[in-house]
Parts: sequence; C-alpha cells; structure tokens
Amino acid sequence: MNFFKYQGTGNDFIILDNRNWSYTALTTDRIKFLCDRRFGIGADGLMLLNPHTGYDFEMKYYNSDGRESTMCGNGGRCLVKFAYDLGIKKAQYNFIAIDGPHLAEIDADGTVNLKMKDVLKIDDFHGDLLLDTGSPHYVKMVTDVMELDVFHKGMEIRYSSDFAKDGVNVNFVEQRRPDEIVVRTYERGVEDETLSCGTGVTASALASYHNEVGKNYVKVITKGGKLTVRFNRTADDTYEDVWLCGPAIRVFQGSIDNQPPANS
Ligand SMILES: N[C@H](CCC[C@H](N)C(=O)O)C(=O)O
Repeated sequence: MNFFKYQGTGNDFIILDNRNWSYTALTTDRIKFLCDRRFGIGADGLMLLNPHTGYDFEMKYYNSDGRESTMCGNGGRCLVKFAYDLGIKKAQYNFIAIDGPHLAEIDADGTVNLKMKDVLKIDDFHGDLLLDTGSPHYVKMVTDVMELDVFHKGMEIRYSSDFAKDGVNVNFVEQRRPDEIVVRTYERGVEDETLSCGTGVTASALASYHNEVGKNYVKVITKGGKLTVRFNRTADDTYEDVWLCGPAIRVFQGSIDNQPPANS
C-alpha cells in the first residue's frame, strides 16, 4: 500500500490516493493499525482522496480510532495540498466532505486557506460554549492554558454524561490579545491532545471574547504552529465566510505491507 504523510500545524495524517477506488475496502481495524504510532505508520487520522462528479475530489476522514468522523479542518487543508502535489492545480479548489462543499485556495507562500461551513449558533453550556464547525466543539476560556492538564481535563468533559455517547472535541482557550488566542485541544476519536485541531481552532476563534459584528481576523497559536481564522459575524450572531488558514506540509511518502504482521 502506497501512502503519503502530511501535517498541518502538527496535526498529522496518512493520505491515500483513492482515485481508482483501490482503498475503499479499508476496515476500521486496518485504519486503526495504520494510524498506530508503534505498530503502524502513525497519525492523528487517515484520509482518502476520492473522485466525485462535480467536484475536484471528495474527502473521506477517519480518526486514529479507525472510525469515519465528521469534518477535519487541518485534514481538509492537507488534502488540498495533496491534490496540488498530485498535479491537480486550481486557482480555487471545490471539494465535497461529510459536512458539504468546501472552497480552498493555496497562496504563493504555501498557506492553504480552507472555507469552513457557516456557524448559525453558539450555545452556552454552564458558562462554556458549544458549537459545530463541521465537528462538535466544546470551548472553555481559561488562563495559563499552557499549564493545563489538557489530557485529563479534556477526557473528563468528553466522557461526561452529557457527551459520552457521541463525544465532543474539547478546546481550552486563552485570550492573549484582542485578536490573538492560544488553543489546546483534546480530540474525540484520537482520545488525546493533538498539536492542533483545525475545526477546534475555528470554533475557538468564533467563540473568543473579542470578536465583533463584521469582519474578524483572529491569530491562533497552537502547540503545533500558527493559524489564522477569518470570518464575518452578522448582526444576528451567525458566522459566515469563515476561513481557516495555515501551512500544510508533505512530510514523506512510503509503502506499507498489505497485511499487518501476525503479532500486531
Ligand atoms: N477529531 C475530530 C475530527 C478531526 C478534527 C481535527 N483534526 C481538525 O483538524 O478539525 C472529531 O472526531 O470530531
């Protein structure tokens, strides 16, 4: 099996070119094995680039637990860069994912800009915030975010009775400046802190204290690197024209045996 490894601000992915449908029969166990950082290749998730009528491609995303999941923002950005590296070169990409169509553009400096779905509401949850940016996100504003035990605090919320059934991604956000936040995320389906989470960074930017009605531009610092989120907040508190912008890097390509070793 030939694979490609990409990362977007440290959120890393195995990508398979599935334009000839050769990888469609991957099982949950196989994807989990491929994402395993000891027995397999190692990644936060795996993506298929599928052909799709009317779009440049279709994105299929699987968390490292092997199960198909909802939208992955960093994954979407990496998949656009993968398409470019395959020779699919467009001024503007238009691909389809589980949460609908997405536009994307690659800047001259390599920044990949991904249009995210509109967010029609942000709910209050006992003083924290809940919103869906293509994946479900819990946002808690904190101080000293880098001192936090994100793994245990995140797991506690994710497995609490309110979220245990479907899960939720948990973001801890420190407002450093009116237009700059620091975000750390415990990711559902990885069941650990990732170095960044694109839909989580987007959710955190929309939920952060200082955004105002009209155009906003939020700088987001994560353990894996820097991203920016642009959006228009409407007078009735919906969020549109939302773009997640940042690097997407091809790390290596390789091949892995088709059958995992018997003892894995
Ligand atoms: N773990 C998320 C999906 C991937 C999100 C993240 N990797 C991103 O960049 O948006 C979930 O199951 O909801």
